[in-house]
Amino acid sequence: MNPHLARLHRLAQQPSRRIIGLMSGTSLDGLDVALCRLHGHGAGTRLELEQFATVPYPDDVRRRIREVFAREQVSLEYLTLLNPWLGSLHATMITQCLKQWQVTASDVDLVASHGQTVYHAPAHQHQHPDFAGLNATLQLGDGDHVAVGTGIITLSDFRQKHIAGGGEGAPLAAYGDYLLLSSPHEERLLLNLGGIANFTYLPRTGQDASTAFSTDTGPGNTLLDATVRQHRPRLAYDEDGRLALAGQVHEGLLRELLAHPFFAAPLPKTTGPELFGPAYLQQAQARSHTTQLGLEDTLATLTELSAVGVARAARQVFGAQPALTVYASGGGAHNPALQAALRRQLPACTFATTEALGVLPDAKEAILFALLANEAVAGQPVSIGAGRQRVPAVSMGKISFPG
Ligand SMILES: Nc1ncnc2c1ncn2[C@@H]1O[C@H](COP(=O)(O)OP(=O)(O)OP(=O)(O)O)[C@@H](O)[C@H]1O
Ligand SMILES: CC(=O)N[C@H]1[C@@H]2OC[C@@H](O2)[C@@H](O)[C@@H]1O[C@H](C)C(=O)O
Repeated sequence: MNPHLARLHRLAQQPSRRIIGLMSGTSLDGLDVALCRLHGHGAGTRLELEQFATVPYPDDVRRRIREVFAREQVSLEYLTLLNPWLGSLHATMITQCLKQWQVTASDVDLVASHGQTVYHAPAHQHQHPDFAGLNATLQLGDGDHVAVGTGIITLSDFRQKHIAGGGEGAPLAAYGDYLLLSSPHEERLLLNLGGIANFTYLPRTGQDASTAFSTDTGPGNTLLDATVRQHRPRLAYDEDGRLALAGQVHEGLLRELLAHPFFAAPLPKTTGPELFGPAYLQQAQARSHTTQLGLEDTLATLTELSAVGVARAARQVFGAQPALTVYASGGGAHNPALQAALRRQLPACTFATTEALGVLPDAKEAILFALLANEAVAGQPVSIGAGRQRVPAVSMGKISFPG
């Protein structure tokens, strides 16, 4: 038997596994690396976060990813080169983290690598006549390169199975949230405020699990970051929402932004910067005659847009006045302007971060992939929503051996 297969077989039978979860999201701020100890699997999973770091992407890495990121047309040669290059880069970043944490690679059982989403094309968003109705998504950072570069068995490319099973390839958060954060005492809304905002609805454990699901709600930080970069090229984002807090929401621009059919579409749904990019903003500005609106007012309006997107989706699930505890995570949880807008839009909700549930908000997405890898190796196809349409019951992740 291939010794790696024998190792996997042993790993699957162990009471616990040490797994590195990786995520590099749409904000392109860096690679999130979460070293986790996972005990058990399925509903009995217990997770300890041993170490966490975000390894920042140098400007040159960001520049290379942006050559293809969310673009309809790119150089095929460039794309081909970027795939193994990113896999090797991620392997180097993991190795650096392990060195810093004084952990040897042989003491880690698995790497769970999300890769870098460069294009997300759910059927409702792409207009390609040759592929009507087809959901597709593309993550770069080849898993074989991660495995060989680290010496650790790697699972990668998690989203394809979700699509093959009838989903849109995202959000996958519901699976991890369900395994880790369901409570017998309260229904929960877990709100991730990354480049794109999404939430997971979790009914109380013991209630009908088939109502659990996650959905994107629209832009989180992506339009805010792009607008800040355009006006202040030296800034990566609006730190602590200071610029947005100094501005006023422009109702006309907000109305035009919200006129996009995405906001009225049924849940669950997914999206990305392919839709919520500069062209979307420019068109809404032209229609509302706000091309000259100042930076602060534009950011205040875009912040409100992110909050309204969340609130509209929440109302689709819970009715006119949702009254729940919302547990936020992701970079937007650090943005006071966005937090204030969410409180305005969802006045009956109580807001906390996932820290209150023992999950570091910045690490939550990287942890998700460690959970999915744990299920793929030691568990069952994760079944929430009883295989409901767009929430398929599948094992996710492709396995790469290091040799
Ligand atoms: N102190 C802060 N003030 C305002 N915004 C912040 C702050 N800290 C982080 N952010 C925002 O969070 C973003 C990074 O968020 P995060 O790391 O969750 O994104 P991501 O994982 O790339 O996104 P996605 O979940 O869409 O893949 C930054 O680009 C910025 O917009
Ligand atoms: C295609 C893709 O990479 N989508 C990401 C992105 O970032 C946030 C939101 O859009 C979410 O749908 C998803 O990531 C998280 C980890 C998810 O799948 O749950």
